[in-house]
Amino acid sequence: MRTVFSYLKPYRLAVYVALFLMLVELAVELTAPLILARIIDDGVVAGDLNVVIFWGIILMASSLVAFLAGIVNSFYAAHAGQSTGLDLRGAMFRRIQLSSFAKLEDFATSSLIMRLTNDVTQIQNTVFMGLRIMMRAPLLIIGGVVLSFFINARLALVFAVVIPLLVLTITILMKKGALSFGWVQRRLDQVNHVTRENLMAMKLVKAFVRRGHEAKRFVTNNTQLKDQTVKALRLMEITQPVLLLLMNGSIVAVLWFGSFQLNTGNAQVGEIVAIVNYATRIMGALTVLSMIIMFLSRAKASAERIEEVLTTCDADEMVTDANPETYLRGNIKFDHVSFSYGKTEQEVLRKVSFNISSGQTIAILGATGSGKSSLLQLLPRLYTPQEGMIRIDDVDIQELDLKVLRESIGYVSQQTMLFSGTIRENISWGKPEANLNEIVRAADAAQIHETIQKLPDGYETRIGQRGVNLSGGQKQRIAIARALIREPQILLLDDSTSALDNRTEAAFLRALEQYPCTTILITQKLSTAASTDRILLLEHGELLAEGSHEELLSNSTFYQELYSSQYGKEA
Ligand SMILES: Nc1ncnc2c1ncn2[C@@H]1O[C@H](COP(=O)(O)OP(=O)(O)OP(=O)(O)O)[C@@H](O)[C@H]1O
Repeated sequence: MRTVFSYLKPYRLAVYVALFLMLVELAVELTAPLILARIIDDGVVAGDLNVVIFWGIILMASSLVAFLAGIVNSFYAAHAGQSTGLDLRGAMFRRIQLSSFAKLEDFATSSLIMRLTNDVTQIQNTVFMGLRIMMRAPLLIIGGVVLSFFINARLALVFAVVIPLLVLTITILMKKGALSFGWVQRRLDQVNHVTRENLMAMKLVKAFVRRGHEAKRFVTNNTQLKDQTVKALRLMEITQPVLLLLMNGSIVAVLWFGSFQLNTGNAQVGEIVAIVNYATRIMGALTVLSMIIMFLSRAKASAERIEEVLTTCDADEMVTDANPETYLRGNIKFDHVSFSYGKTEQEVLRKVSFNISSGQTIAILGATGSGKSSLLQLLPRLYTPQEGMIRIDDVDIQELDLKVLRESIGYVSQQTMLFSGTIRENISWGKPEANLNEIVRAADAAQIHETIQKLPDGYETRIGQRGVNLSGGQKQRIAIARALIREPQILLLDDSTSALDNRTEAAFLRALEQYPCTTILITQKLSTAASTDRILLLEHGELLAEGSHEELLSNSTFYQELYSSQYGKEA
């Protein structure tokens, strides 16, 4: 909880003001029974109307002050709560953005979304409640007990028995509650996860007629969420009756002992009324406290989940102050590079070594799962190899400024990802300051300019969520244009031409010649690979062979088999 609540620090002033106003409210609440005792004993019983009027006015005035303090307290409490939430969400978002993939993969996307939204809301509410009523309840209980002793110590002894019992009950419930609500949040993650998957795979679910199966999966998770929430709430629901029972018992005890004390002259009517009044207020505070326990239990579970993100995600991608004009030339050298996704995972790349000179175009060929995408992702340092070294322009990429490294790279991932917005915005996402000419040039090279022009709104056509209103090939080409507009020194194409027909692909590869960059393209098509300077053959994470199309055709049986599988034996 400590890390999360340290985010309250910048709002210290609002916190102090809110706490001060809360204390004002508390003071009025605590002194009211004292005033009441005075009105009864010195005014009503003694028959002095002046005392009744004087203390009556004081009671009214202090109530008004408490009322105003309450309103202003709400403003400050809301400000502190909402601002802490804003900062927490911001901090988590930045952490997630800066974190390495290796760490980020510890969390499901849906869980991260829940932590950024739902969990932060729990903290926001807790801060608000804390400043508004949470602190008031225990202080009211303590103050009520102390003042009761001050009024009549013998009668107040009843509280000395009841209060420790209450504290014990509350502590036990709070511990169990935090555990239970932690599970509620996890179940909520699960429901979110299934919903997200279903929404994303809606077409697939319909086409495979798997609606029933998916509905069942959803219902199972949804029911688990309900059951867990009911279980957690049930724990909380028994709190209130237990607390009420204890407090009502203590009121009866005060009245019972009070009647004896009254007869022996050791207590006055006003004192008994005041202590019963305190008992009632303490009971009210306890009801609030039971609600607070629920909030705190939830907040504790949420704070732990938020802290997990803030501490697990390593902010390894620090923005440095290297000269933004520093660009790389694009000579790439892999030197005995081995890589696996985790300590326990199998090696995906094994002692891979090769050189690429600046300006060359290289194709990587290999069966699915042979490690092609993994190899590509090592270059922009999306992952770090465990062994060996990758050099660009003879510098270990681990020592290169990350911003410089990534700004020199144009990366087109295997799964095309477009953002909601217009086509123009999507292309210029690669270079925000690009003008329309640059956008058109990139789109033209990516063989998508003509298609865009035929659209009614041209470059201003809005792309639906994840590009739903575009074909697979169109999306791929926009993604390519987005990478080309950066005029990168290194262009990485991860099977990015798979949805293009041969003619368009050939035109694209020709257009690429205008860009003097080192290009590494992953492809399944031999025709594409054959048009590059050199081909790397990857199998089970090892570099099997490398050379030009002709060289491999005469030297590599693996390549010959690939060739005959694509062009027929007789070829
Ligand atoms: N994020 C990941 N975490 C753990 N293992 C992974 C991850 N991504 C890929 N792998 C594993 O690494 C191996 C190589 O995957 P990679 O995506 O690099 O292959 P690929 O040659 O690009 O395959 P494809 O042609 O099908 O895209 C596979 O066995 C895969 O299961």
